Amino acid sequence: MKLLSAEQTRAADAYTIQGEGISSTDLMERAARAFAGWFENKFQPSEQVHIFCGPGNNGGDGLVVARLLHERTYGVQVYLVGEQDKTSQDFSINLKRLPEALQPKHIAKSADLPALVKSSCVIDALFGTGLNRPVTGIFAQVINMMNESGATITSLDMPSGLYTDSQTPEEGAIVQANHTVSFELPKLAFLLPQHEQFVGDWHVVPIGLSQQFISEVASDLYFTTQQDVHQLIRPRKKFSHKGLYGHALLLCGGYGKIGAAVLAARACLRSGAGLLTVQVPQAGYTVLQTAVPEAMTLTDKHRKHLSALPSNIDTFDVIGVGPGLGTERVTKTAVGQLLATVSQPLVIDADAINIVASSDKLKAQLPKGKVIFTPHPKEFERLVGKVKNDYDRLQHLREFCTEYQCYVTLKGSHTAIGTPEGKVYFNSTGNSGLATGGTGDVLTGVITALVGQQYSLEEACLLGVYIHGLAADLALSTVGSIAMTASDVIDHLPKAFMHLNQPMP
Ligand SMILES: NC(=O)C1=CN([C@@H]2O[C@H](COP(=O)(O)OP(=O)(O)OC[C@H]3O[C@@H](n4cnc5c(N)ncnc54)[C@H](O)[C@@H]3O)[C@@H](O)[C@H]2O)[C@@H](O)CC1
Ligand SMILES: [K+]
Repeated sequence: MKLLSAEQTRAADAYTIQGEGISSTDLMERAARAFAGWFENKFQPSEQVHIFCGPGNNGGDGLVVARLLHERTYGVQVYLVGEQDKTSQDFSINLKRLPEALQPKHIAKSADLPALVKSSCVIDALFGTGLNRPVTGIFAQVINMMNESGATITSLDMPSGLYTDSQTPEEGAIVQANHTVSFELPKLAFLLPQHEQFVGDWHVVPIGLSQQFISEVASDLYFTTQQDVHQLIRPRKKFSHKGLYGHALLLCGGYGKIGAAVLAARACLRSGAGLLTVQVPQAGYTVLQTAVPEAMTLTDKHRKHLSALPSNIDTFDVIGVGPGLGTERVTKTAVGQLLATVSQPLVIDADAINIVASSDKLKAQLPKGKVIFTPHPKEFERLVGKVKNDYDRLQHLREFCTEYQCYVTLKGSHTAIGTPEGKVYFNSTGNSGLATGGTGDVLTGVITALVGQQYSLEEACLLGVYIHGLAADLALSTVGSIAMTASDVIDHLPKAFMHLNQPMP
């Protein structure tokens, strides 16, 4: 699914209005109806609802929602914030349509601020995608009052004050919503960790924007849905043998971190690898053979660390490297050799990322179009330098991927996948249970297996990250997020693959 900028969303609105021959108030009615439908499922009519409306079409939506909720027997109080001489046309039309019983209150100065309490139910319709400067003055006072009240806030389309697709200046007030209900497509701002406190739980309701416009408009930002990955996954062939699904090599584990190799290996096998060889230091031999009997084990001549590549390295289809590796000098040399000599695709994680990050020479040796990095945000900063904020991080992600012609899965609550063409895909699965040691090793195993099965590197990233998150989501119902371990994620990979293999409803 594509993500649109605020400007593209406006264009989509206009295109839809023109294409369907409807008026902009008709589309506003549709949007408000979709919002009210969500709201009614969430909150009972016994709630008194406080709706704060700004001067533009977001406020106009708020007015329509007020009318609809009133019709459905909710107690509603409307507040019109700011001077009323600059309201949008659709706002004015819907103000006239407000039933007489709903006498709006005006808030133009601090003395007009109402007293909200913790149990209040608030709809924030101050600003949406039309916000074009930081929120100050009376609007900021209203926002601060809402935030401080502890009331349950549902933001309409956007948390007011938050920019849709660029960094919000620090001086602006921003609503801290419990829920944000947005139209048609998620907004980029929702997917960035720095906005969690503003956006709350977000939901998207369809309003019938032109699908033709959305499919034709140019955007290099995507949100990966189940439908997207469902189209990628390939069922196994009836007449298949293990040779068809790739022979993967994992170079993982160091003294005290052989478990990382075990996790990556188990995940790799649970993700369909035809054959798997794992090379570990001598200290890991018995562990690997016992914990993962399905994998072949090679031992390094070093007791504790990776120090050399296997002599038959050309026979493997894909190589995953990094989990638990350590950054000893011998290991750095081996990773350097790997980059300089191999022709297979590489999945580079953890300490192997740190090793690459520490040397411009190694970066320059990265084979083009053949590498997937799977960093967490700190490892990513080691690769690209310190970042200022989440937008800056995205910019670095794009630049790094295009400069080195590589793929990066930047792990986070909506893992962002960068491609050599500068596209970014945000993942839609996963939960806070993944914030525990070893889940990254699992992802390396999953992606390595998929590359071995001849998925393109882009497909392997999209599918791997999605499946990994889905396995964690399925694990929620059995172990919950607090107790979840990396092994639980592996144990739920089969269900996740089965889930994706079923026909879409
Ligand atoms: N365009 C359409 O046809 C549709 C628009 N929709 C709604 O319309 C919203 C966008 O409406 P608008 O483009 O009118 O924009 P907004 O309602 O988000 O805000 C624009 C208004 O606020 C003022 N403004 C912007 N930043 C300000 C600030 N910091 N302090 C004070 N005033 C500020 C602008 O001068 C303008 O008057 C969407 O978020 C959505 O809620 C929906 O009704 C769907 C259809
Ligand atoms: K809003």
